[in-house]
Amino acid sequence: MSDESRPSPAGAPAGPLSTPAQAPVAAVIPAAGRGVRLGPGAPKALRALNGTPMLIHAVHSLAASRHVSLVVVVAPADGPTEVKSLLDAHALPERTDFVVVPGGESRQESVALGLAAVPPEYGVVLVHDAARPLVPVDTVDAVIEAVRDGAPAVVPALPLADTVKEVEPATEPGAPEPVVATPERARLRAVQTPQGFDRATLVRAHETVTEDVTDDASMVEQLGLPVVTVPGHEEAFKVTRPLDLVLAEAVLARRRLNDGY
Ligand SMILES: Nc1ccn([C@@H]2O[C@H](COP(=O)(O)OP(=O)(O)OP(=O)(O)O)[C@@H](O)[C@H]2O)c(=O)n1
Ligand SMILES: C[C@](O)(CO)[C@H](O)COP(=O)(O)O
Repeated sequence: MSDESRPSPAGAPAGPLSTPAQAPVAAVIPAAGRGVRLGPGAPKALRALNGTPMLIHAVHSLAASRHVSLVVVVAPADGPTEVKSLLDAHALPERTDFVVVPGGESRQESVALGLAAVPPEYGVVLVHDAARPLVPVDTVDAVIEAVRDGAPAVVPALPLADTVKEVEPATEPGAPEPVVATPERARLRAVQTPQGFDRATLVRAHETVTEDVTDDASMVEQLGLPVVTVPGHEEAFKVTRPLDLVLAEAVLARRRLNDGY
């Protein structure tokens, strides 16, 4: 376990548990990206939403689940000390331990580094983007329940609002792109995080799949194992572009009005 952890892991279980239904849950939160699409500024995970870093919102959203007893934060490579200070300043529930490790060049590499810091006692591992700071706890719990019920990989997903076209990508930005197909929209889903896994399956996926992927579940698909969806939530959207910051602030303002969040 990293030096950047609390001295004694409050939530760590004593040893392996026999049934998946009881398996302790760890959350790996990759937060080491730059946020290029968000524009110039601090690393995306450290940008403030309503005065609090996005990463802290994301960590608290996962720790809101009473099933999550360990959070592994994958910090920007030069940022573990700053991230540890932030976590110390924004207390997690007593039941939740945390560890901070430095990230890698890609999301995939960062997740692998976080996963390596999860002790083997944790039979269920969630992977959650720091860039999805507002995921509701009911979504987190639905993913955990499906993994504990025996699914090796679970993704929260939503139907699409737009029609999607497959194109022949242009060689220069902005050039017209020939459309090659229109997949049947009713069969498509936009997938979110947290994605939940049986730990051994996720470890095997990261050991086996070497090509670039955009999410962890697709690595499990490549192993030939089943991946299932549970309903996602519109507030679990990913903060990617500047307009997403406006939306996130608006969601927080509505939560403050509705329930004093
Ligand atoms: N080397 C990387 C790249 C991404 N991430 C994390 O993966 C999540 C999803 O990535 P994305 O939204 O693409 O974040 P960025 O890579 O920061 O964004 P951009 O592509 O615009 O730079 C984010 O929480 C991000 O911090 C990471 O931990 N390590
Ligand atoms: C994992 C993910 O959030 C699922 O939708 C998404 O694929 C991450 O993509 P990004 O380009 O790294 O943000």
